[in-house]
Amino acid sequence: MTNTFLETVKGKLIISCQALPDEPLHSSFIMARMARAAKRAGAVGIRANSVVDIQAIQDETDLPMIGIAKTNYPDSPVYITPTMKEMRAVAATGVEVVACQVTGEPRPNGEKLADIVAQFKQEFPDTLLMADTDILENALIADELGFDIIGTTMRGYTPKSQGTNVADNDFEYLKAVLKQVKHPVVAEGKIDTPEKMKRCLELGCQAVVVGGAITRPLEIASRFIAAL
Ligand SMILES: CC(=O)N[C@H](C=O)[C@@H](O)[C@H](O)[C@H](O)COP(=O)(O)O
Repeated sequence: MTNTFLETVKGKLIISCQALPDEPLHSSFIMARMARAAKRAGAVGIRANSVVDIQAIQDETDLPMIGIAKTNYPDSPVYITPTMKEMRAVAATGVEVVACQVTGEPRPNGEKLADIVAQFKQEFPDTLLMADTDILENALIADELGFDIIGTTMRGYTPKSQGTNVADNDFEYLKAVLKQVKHPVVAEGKIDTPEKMKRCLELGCQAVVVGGAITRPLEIASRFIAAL
């Protein structure tokens, strides 16, 4: 089976439909309806968290997906699909891409990223791997390890990238990543306007993932309230 994800999403928008248990819209039903809206608007892919949400969205749309499983462990700050166990569970849903966090911090249970990548590629040769990175050093590590997609997802969310935003100085960071990695780059994280999305594509990203600015009403409403 050939995985056509990269060609399908090229130059286009992927919408992240996620709501954690403490968020107002936490519900697989609602996430599936978010995906329905995303598809109707013209999105070419969906990013989703948890096996149940992924399955509900698969029942609703035929769009290719980036799947993750956010899971907290007491011994590690890495939470996006952090161990082989979550990687397997997400891949088993049949998603086209499994994404996991690549931020340089120790993983739960002492698992090593290089081992996870090798194991995953052996078990799921048709599924693409996406790295959710925060700084250039980790983007380069992911690139070397053979991740198929380098994402900027964790930019601004880790101690080493705190206070930064992927859009700073006309996407200066994104430009550096694009220049230095071999694999396709997907811009993700705090891309909150159509103009920013277009700029990422102009700069050479394979695709853009937008989440909160489209699918998190609490976040959207709060921006309006903050302007009062
Ligand atoms: C840092 C982290 O945990 N990011 C998560 C990764 O899946 C999601 O909560 C984000 O919504 C997603 O990356 C899209 O980004 P934004 O919502 O900023 O457009």
